[in-house]
Amino acid sequence: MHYEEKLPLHVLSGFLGSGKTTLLKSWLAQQNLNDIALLVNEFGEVGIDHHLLNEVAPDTVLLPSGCICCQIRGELKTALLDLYERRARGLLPPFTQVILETTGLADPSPILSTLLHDRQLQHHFTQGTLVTLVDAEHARQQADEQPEWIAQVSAADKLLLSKCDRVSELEKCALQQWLHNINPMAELTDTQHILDTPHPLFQSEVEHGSRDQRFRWLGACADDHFALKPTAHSLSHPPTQTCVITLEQSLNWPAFAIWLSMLLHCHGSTVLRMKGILRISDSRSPIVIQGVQHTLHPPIHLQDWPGELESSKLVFILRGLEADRLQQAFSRYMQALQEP
Ligand SMILES: Nc1nc2c(ncn2[C@@H]2O[C@H](COP(=O)(O)OP(=O)(O)OP(=O)(O)O)[C@@H](O)[C@H]2O)c(=O)[nH]1
Repeated sequence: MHYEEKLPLHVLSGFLGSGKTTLLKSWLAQQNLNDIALLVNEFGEVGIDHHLLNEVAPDTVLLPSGCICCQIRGELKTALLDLYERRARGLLPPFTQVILETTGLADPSPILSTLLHDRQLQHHFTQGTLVTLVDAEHARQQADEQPEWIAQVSAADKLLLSKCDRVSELEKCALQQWLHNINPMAELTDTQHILDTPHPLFQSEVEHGSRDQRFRWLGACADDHFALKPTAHSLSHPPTQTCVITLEQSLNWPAFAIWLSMLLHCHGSTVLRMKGILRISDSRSPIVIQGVQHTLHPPIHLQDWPGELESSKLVFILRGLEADRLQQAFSRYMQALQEP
């Protein structure tokens, strides 16, 4: 590729915990990494995903914390121009495409409009594929409760169902039909299929006119399906809080797992997402834990502490539960553990 050619910017979207980082990690492991630059935007103040992705893509750029669709669009522009310049100066491999993993609360439409309407960006980048992951286990609930979900699904060029192993074949088929009704223009497949076949995840050329057609179609009939009408402008996010807990001491994993399971069992509808990297008793290496609403996923053992992190960190993204209340509940639990 000549340096004057525009680079496609692909966007990987999907609600909190839908499996974006998991898919990227497996998919990147199969790719020629010199070809790809990766930008990651996380919602909480502590980025954990980029540590996980660094194993497969060491040049991953972590954007500043904040929602990319409404707070840090300027930072996205700076990061993209910086990537382009470092590539041109030979400081980065001559990648030919950029992938942006958005936060699970981002509305992708304003991100694309940033790209399409900015003169400097227009000069170097072009619109790639917008892929949205849909968590098969939580899709219906998220569609009912989270306005970002419909914005992400309706803007997609490609919809990927994740976590199909957690629903029946019948449910999967019904979900596919339902998603097709919501966004009939999007190609529909599942994450396993992407990993099992040489099928490209992102295409450089989005089918001509497809996005315009889709927005027209959505304008006409989205109201029939949902109370929220997706628009090409930023939606207002319902109040969302992040609770970050940092701990120097090791945790007793079985006891902590019980507390966490109880928390998600009782408050899973308000704890949209939980991620953590923990120092646990009897182990030198940390574990990564992940929760999505009521579901606590199996912990992953890392070989070593990634990057500059050394102490345990837990990040909760909350909607309808005060961060202070959660912090207090955690302190009470820690106190109870220390009492004889
Ligand atoms: N059973 C199952 N679990 C999955 C699948 N995909 C992802 N997960 C799990 O779901 C949890 C969340 O996955 P992530 O890849 O971190 O999700 P994400 O979309 O990057 O999350 P955010 O960055 O918070 O929005 C992790 O514990 C994954 O192991 C899947 O296909 N099946």
